[in-house]
Amino acid sequence: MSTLTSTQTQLPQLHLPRNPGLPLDLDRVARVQANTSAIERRAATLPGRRSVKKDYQAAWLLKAVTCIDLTTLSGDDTEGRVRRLCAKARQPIRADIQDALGVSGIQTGAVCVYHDMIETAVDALQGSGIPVAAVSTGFPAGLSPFHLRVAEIEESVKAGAREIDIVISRRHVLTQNWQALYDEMKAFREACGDAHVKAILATGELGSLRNVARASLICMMAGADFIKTSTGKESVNATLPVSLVMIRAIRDYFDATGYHVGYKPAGGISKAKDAITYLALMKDELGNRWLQPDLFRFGASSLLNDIERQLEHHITGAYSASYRHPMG
Ligand SMILES: O=C[C@H](O)COP(=O)(O)O
Repeated sequence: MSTLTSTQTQLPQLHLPRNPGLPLDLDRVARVQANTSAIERRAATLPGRRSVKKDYQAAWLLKAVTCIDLTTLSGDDTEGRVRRLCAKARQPIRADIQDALGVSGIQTGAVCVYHDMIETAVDALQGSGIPVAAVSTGFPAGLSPFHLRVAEIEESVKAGAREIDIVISRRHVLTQNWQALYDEMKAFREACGDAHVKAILATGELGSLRNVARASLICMMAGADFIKTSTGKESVNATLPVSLVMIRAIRDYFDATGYHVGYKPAGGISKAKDAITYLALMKDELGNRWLQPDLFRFGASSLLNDIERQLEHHITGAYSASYRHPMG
């Protein structure tokens, strides 16, 4: 087990230069296509492709934990709930389970909250090194006045968020107004300063996989550090076909520029086996470097619960009731 965990969960995380973006190239955008039926056929084969068992499965699940943006985005969030979530982010897997697996110091990738909860989360995570991510720009619809969306980013950075999850204007994609999408994303990136920016495409509202591919490229050209599928509030959130399209857009961008852009599937990912499918997809399409939390995150509010149950089952042979794992 210790060999597995050292290779699977603790690969060296070398500092990568940020994606600076590129000038908008509309010809290149127009050349981007997506073969929907081929993508859907390939995505349908993904869940069964890798069957990892026993120690290997536990190692993949620990890796998944380190890549979770542990999230609470509810209208009834309280400081108490955010503090409990942060305690869970510091120690996502019970100490006795970590001991039995021969690992220590496992933490989640980040904690993701609304603006008003940033200061509480920063305080609760002090000393842990875990960054606070804030959803921004009028999340989830992104339809508030532009200057307020930019100001919201600036306020969140001032409050201590080190990562900003912005939402794009879906209408710019639906009307093929690529210049407007590029300008908006570039302004958001500038407002973030040193904080990393994740561009939420809200793929369930973009109409086609071709639009997803084109919006992914535009956001990367405008300097996105990550591209993210969904807010978790659309009726369709992260899916495997959409992930395939976005991951391949990241690969094409890397091949063309040498810059690494991260990927964050979000919304509705709540099962340990789905987490393994996503990790395997990243490994197959982008390689091991994209299995590190600086390039891959799950946006998830309840995935950790199932992973902890599966790890407990791995150790004890029995499943605990999910109410024993109330946060995450
Ligand atoms: O970005 C994170 C999502 O809002 C979380 O969605 P979820 O509650 O379906 O896991």
